[in-house]
Amino acid sequence: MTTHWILGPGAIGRLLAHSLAPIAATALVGRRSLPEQQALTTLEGEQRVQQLKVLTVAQLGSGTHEPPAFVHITTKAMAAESALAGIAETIPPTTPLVLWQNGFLAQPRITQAWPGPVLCATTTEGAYLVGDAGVVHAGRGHTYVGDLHNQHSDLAEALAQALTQAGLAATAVSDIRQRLWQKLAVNAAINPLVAIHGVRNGELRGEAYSGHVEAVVKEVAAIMYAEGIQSPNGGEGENAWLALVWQVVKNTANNKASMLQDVEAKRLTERGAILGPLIESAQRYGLVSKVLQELDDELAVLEAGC
Ligand SMILES: NC(=O)C1=CN([C@@H]2O[C@H](COP(=O)(O)OP(=O)(O)OC[C@H]3O[C@@H](n4cnc5c(N)ncnc54)[C@H](OP(=O)(O)O)[C@@H]3O)[C@@H](O)[C@H]2O)C=CC1
Ligand SMILES: CC(C)(CO)C(=O)C(=O)O
Repeated sequence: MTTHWILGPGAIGRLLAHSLAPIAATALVGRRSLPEQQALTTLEGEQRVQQLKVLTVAQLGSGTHEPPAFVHITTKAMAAESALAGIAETIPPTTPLVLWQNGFLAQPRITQAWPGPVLCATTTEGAYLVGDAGVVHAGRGHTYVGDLHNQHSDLAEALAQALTQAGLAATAVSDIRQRLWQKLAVNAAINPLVAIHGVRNGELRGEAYSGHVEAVVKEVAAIMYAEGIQSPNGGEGENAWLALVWQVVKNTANNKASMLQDVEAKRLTERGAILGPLIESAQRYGLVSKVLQELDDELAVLEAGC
């Protein structure tokens, strides 16, 4: 039976564990112990309680385990490399990894460093935690899976099939880098502003913020062009990016974006994975990133108060 280890028992990790457990051997691996009895609130509002196999990183190190077919890393972006380092000695170096992070920080680094296959997943599923024993599946989405160098299409296909069978619709793709950067562009236009101003996504449409959104998108669109990332929905340039951002703002108007949730909970944000690659790319291509840099500086100040 295919064995999935899920490293990082947070919102996405628990959603994955609940979904995969009925069809595959699944273990949820964290740095602290959690109850084995875990509840999922489904999209329909039903509560489903399951006994999940829950292990700590320390327990993995002290026991003998059948090597997993996949290790999913479901930590926040800035924790992915250290989380992997914590279990690297306990798995064969050929083990396929699946990176679920937003942004583009962990993906290139781990792809370069890990000897085995590294798949990246980008998902629009939505989930949030309720204490140590609960997760709410808050929004149905779609997951795309692929590897940065297009060398593991069979593995991506097998994973997409398993996820789909588990109830999380997924497709294997050959352009995962494009998709990761496109999502990053949208996250860069929305997340820092709502996190800094403490507003829900829909409020960005107001006079107080819409000009700032446009200024961010102007810089982001130029960076996307330099990076060779296709404009969304068959459109061209800045206007296409702006249209996509406003569409997502509209669709998620009532959302508290993940970065705002992190700021409110006094956690570090994923700014390094979202703004970081954009600012770095702008520097590499000699492009302006003044607005992005200012947002990054403001978030750094907020984080310093954590
Ligand atoms: N939630 C969502 O709807 C979506 C999330 N994403 C992306 O998925 C990723 C995960 O997000 P999300 O699930 O919301 O995050 P959470 O903060 O809910 O979960 C992160 C988990 O990682 C664990 N963790 C941190 N460090 C380690 C470590 N060294 N070893 C093992 N576990 C560790 C944390 O454990 P601890 O409790 O000990 O801190 C926590 O359980 C992010 O990149 C996010 O942007 C993408 C789309 C949607
Ligand atoms: C698209 C958006 C901004 C929706 O809230 C998101 O992905 C997030 O909150 O991180």
